[in-house]
Amino acid sequence: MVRGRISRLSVRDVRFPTSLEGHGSDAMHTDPDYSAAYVILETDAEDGLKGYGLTFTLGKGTEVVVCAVNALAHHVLNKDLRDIIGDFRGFYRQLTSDGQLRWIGPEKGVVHLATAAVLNAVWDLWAKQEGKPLWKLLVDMDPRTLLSCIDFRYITDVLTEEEAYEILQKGQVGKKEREGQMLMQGYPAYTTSCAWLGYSDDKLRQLCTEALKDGWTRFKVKVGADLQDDIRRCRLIRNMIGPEKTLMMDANQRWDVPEAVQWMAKLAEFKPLWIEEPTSPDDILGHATIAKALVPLGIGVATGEQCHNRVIFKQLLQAKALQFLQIDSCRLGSVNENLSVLLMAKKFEIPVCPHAGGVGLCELVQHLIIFDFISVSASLKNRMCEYVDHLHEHFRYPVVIKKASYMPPQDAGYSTEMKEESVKKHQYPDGEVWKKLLAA
Ligand SMILES: C[C@H](O)[C@@H](O)[C@@H](O)[C@H](O)C(=O)O
Ligand SMILES: [Mg+2]
Repeated sequence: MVRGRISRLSVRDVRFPTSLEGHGSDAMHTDPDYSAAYVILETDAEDGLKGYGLTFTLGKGTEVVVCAVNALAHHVLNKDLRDIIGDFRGFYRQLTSDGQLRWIGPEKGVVHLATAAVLNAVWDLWAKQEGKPLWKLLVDMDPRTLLSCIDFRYITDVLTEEEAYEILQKGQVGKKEREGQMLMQGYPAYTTSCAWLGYSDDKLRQLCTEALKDGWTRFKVKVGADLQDDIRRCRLIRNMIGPEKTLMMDANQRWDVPEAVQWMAKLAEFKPLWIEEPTSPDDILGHATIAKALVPLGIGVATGEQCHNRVIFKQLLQAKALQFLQIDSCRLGSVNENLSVLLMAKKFEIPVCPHAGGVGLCELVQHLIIFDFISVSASLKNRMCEYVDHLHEHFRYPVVIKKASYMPPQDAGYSTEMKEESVKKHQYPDGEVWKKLLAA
């Protein structure tokens, strides 16, 4: 049983200087410092358990999100955890419907990132109090309770609560076996870490060699800034991995719609499974046009890391604008909104391949996709979860990868907790790391 009144919310601006070595760089984010607005919830319960939550940001963006978290704090403070969870749908609505803050959203941008950080901390706390890793909390939850966490407003035209219930009921069949399968084999992953846009060819070669040795079979390469560079890099990586292994490409919103189609026609010879974020994340019909044009080339469209909310995902699905749906644990309104997207994807039979390129995103999203396999999709066909090999050492419960698969976390919670030492060192601007960098 959950317990305690939320007695304190603190939020910190934590940044890692990843841009110094080009980690995480792409055609639009050339100098990303992987960062997080990091929330800690404390309660008055005697167990002393805390809830940790974060949302992923880049550098300076963090200070804006930190402000938004503080602006939302009064919704959480002094609330009884039982009341939050007892009406989680209502609480989600309360946060996303704040009469003054929703004007700068609604359910998008900075306020929504802040909502995610706060709610991720609530879910972490809930799972910790139940003594279960989050994926297991979700897997064991009865379908009605699960659905009571979801705000169905704006999506009932494609998914009603009753339909969602049926999906979850069907998902009960074979659940035990699938859980066993996850515990034995883990959830298949792909790596993005070899081919960030700012990496030299030598570095790409070296990282690719290592990844192949470690058993990786699926690779993503950044494209979109310069066609000749893309051709050279894609050739290099395709030659290294051979014709059988899987290659994905990611343009991070660099192109106009016709440009995306023309550019991909030039890269088609390297046989990518998908092109990710070919154009603006808001351009649903543009994605549909690109998706249609790329069918003859055998290339799918993937998107989602910058999809504001369930409404955009709904329309992408309705418009047949994507073949691979990329949920994000920190962009959408936490587990609550991600659940609704997993269920819609199931209805439309579109595989979910989560986004995880950022600090902490692997730690969080593994829970959602493992739950998805056990209780919703029941399939691994065309499915894999992104993995990036950065900054896991700063987490108290870092991901465990075996044979290029995510092994289900065993510790209670949402794997969101960072090491206090790391937070202290990387806090902006007073942490040791930043003091040194700023002085230089
Ligand atoms: C700035 C970030 O590293 C992005 O490039 C990253 O999230 C990327 O789009 C991805 O798909 O992993
Ligand atoms: Mg991407």
